[in-house]
Amino acid sequence: MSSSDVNFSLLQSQTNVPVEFVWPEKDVTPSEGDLDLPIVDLSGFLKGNEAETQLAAKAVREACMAHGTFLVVNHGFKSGLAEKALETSSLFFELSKDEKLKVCRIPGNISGYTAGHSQRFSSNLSWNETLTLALKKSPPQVVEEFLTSRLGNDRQEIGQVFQEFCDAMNGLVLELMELLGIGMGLKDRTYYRRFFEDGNAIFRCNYYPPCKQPDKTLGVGPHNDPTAITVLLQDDVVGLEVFAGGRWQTVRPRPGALVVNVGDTFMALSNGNYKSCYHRAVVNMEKVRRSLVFFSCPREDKVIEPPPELVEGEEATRKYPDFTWAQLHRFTQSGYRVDNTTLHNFSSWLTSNSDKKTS
Ligand SMILES: C=C1C[C@]23C[C@H]1CC[C@H]2[C@]1(C)CCC[C@@](C)(C(=O)O)[C@H]1[C@@H]3C(=O)O
Ligand SMILES: O=C(O)CCC(=O)C(=O)O
Ligand SMILES: [Fe+2]
Repeated sequence: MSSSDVNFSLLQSQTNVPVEFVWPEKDVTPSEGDLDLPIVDLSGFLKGNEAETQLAAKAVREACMAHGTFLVVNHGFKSGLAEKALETSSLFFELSKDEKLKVCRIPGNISGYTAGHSQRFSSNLSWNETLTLALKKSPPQVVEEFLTSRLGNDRQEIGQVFQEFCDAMNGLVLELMELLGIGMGLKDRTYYRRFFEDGNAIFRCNYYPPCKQPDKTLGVGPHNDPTAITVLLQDDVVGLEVFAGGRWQTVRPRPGALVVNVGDTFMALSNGNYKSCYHRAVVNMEKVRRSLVFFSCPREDKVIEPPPELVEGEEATRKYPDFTWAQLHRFTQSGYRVDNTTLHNFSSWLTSNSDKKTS
């Protein structure tokens, strides 16, 4: 099935969803309450107040060592930008199918529009439409250029708003990298910030239509993001869930807050000290849900290895082999579907193929 075959305008009114969208029982066990997350106020840290920086870093450390998720507020985004970006995502996904297909993801590429991931998978399809954009350091306006070149100048506001949103996210990621380094107690608190100064990113808009059988389907299946850290803006509809304390728990939407997740690549960079967040997105019968997700990635050829101080002392050992983001990303895009054992399976695959050129 291609993205043009999946039409959620029809699917969302079907009492019995197609079997391709039905997930195994184990993946759809209901959430058991709300996850109590630290709400990290970044204002003091961003102003250079050391006492508030240490408070923020301590809260980040505790959350990342437990389940890899925390909320940030007073993150410095221009007033109204987050709301405008969510509205713009609705503007895009409510375009006609023909217009959205002008941006359709070409197999083998990252950027583009998809529906249900039907062009990649034949079962456990996602109950969502997505718009994904690969951000490289150049050209600097890559988001706006990609969208406007395909949608036309009369839709240029879509590219402009998402470009501004991604630029703000890029800046926030570097601040968060410094805070993560402080939380880790690194001698050089800028280690991670400097590691990602020349990094890239993937921006994804998720649009989750209502579903008549939300107990059988999933907006996004259970997974750890393979990337470094993820900053996620969700709208006011409940849907994001994190597996913590041995059960699925709801990350309740909070106005003004962004969700920050540790991903596999950062777990490796922390030598396993910070946990990659195991999460999923559920859907509901009544409302569309939207999320805008910014995945930070290192420059593709940089070797992912933790700071030496995290691998010292007789107990300390490397938890994961050296690898590059290019290798891990290719692994997730060529047959292996991201889940919560991606890094483990990738490490085994890399080690057993170490004699072959895998870069
Ligand atoms: C490198 C990536 C692969 C995915 C997009 C980015 C970071 C998150 C990954 C993903 C969202 C995790 C869940 C499964 C997935 C297939 C999806 O539902 O989109 C993943 C993305 C992908 O493989 O395109
Ligand atoms: O929509 C959400 O809340 C989660 C989406 C997600 O995990 C992803 O896109 O990787
Ligand atoms: Fe995710």
